[in-house]
Amino acid sequence: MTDALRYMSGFGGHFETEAVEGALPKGRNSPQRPAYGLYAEQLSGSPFTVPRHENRRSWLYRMRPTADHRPFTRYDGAKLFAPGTAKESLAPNRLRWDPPCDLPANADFVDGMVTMLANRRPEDLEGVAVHLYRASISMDRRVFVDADGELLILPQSGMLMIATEFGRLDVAPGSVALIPRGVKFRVEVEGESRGYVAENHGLPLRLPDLGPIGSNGLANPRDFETPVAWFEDIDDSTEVIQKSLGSLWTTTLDHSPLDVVAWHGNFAPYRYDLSRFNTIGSISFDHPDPSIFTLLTSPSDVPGRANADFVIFPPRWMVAEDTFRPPWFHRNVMSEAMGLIYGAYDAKAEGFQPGGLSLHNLMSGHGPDVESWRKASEAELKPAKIEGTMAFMVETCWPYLPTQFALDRAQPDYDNAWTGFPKAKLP
Ligand SMILES: O=C(O)Cc1cc(O)ccc1O
Ligand SMILES: [Fe+2]
Repeated sequence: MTDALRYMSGFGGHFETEAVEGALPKGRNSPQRPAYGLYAEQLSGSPFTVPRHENRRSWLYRMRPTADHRPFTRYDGAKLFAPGTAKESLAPNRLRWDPPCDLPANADFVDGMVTMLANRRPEDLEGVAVHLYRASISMDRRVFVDADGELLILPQSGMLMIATEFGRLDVAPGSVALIPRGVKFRVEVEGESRGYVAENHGLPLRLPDLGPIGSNGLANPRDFETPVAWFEDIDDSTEVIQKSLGSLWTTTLDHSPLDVVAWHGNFAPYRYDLSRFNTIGSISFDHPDPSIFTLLTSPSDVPGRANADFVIFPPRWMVAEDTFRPPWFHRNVMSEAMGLIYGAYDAKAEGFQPGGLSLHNLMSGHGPDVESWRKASEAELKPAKIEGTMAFMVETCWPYLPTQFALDRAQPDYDNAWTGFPKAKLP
């Protein structure tokens, strides 16, 4: 697809990179005349005045300023992308989906996006949406930009090459990519590709605090990879599709906006290989809260209550003694959307497939299905390795609402996962 792409290592670092020698100004951001007639442009990912550790911005040196564009008009395609959630009141049922067999065919990444779950409104600057995509063709002479939030892209099948204003990332199933709010990008595929996208309207995802875990563990900063500067010099019409305030808009430029020759700053795309996650769990007894598996978190205004936690369930050893080892039965004030990239999830013996989705909204009783419960209750508790699996959860304090597309396709019999438990026998 492309030559080996180059990356810089670290999470939230202050990077600098130039694709043409001398393009990046030294010692200042906005010289009177940037080199080669480039335009200096600041992209702010946080308000100017937030504390330093929350401050995110990058300076881009580009061939034309972003400001040079004609008015946007409504985009007619991608009818299933951000259509609004279902109108009817949502019953407090657990919901689960097989991978939908009717995701858009012959579509690119934008037209192949299908929103399943959402909460809040993008203009609240809080909340998260969960989309599925099916991309069969590469985006051709068009780019996408999301003003409503950052996009965490999780390929489930098919490799993606994502060309962004900051550089190019290749992302295979088992890795994830993060495109910050407001960054333009194009997705290229090599045949049919499917996956998930979590769109975060709130504070940018960051690494969780580690508390008593200490200074290493879970996702380590050095394993995040940000692309080096790359640009294309194309004087040909390029469509820009922008998601803004929950709707899709289009305008056409007479050039490619992926024309950033150099940049510096700490607001940039990155990718992360999920196999690098240093999974930590119980080495004594009991199954810890799943927060131990948090890879990235977007805080809300309430300390400890996430706007969105991105949590993964990777291969791991289970050694806890006198313990029911799979996820326990529970009811949660947070709302849990789960997907599966490959393998099987230890709480669900069947019905939760790679590419599928489940929703356990606030206070809904869930946990192991009957078969998983029986197996785990009867298992001999020798050390056992859960292998060949990668499930994930987007857990949020804002209850999710499904779209009509999602409601119409929910498994009709999901409740059966929990029927047939034998009643406890009292002495
Ligand atoms: O519901 C789920 O499967 C997710 C989950 C996993 C776990 O290990 C503990 C709690 C929890 O909600
Ligand atoms: Fe749960």
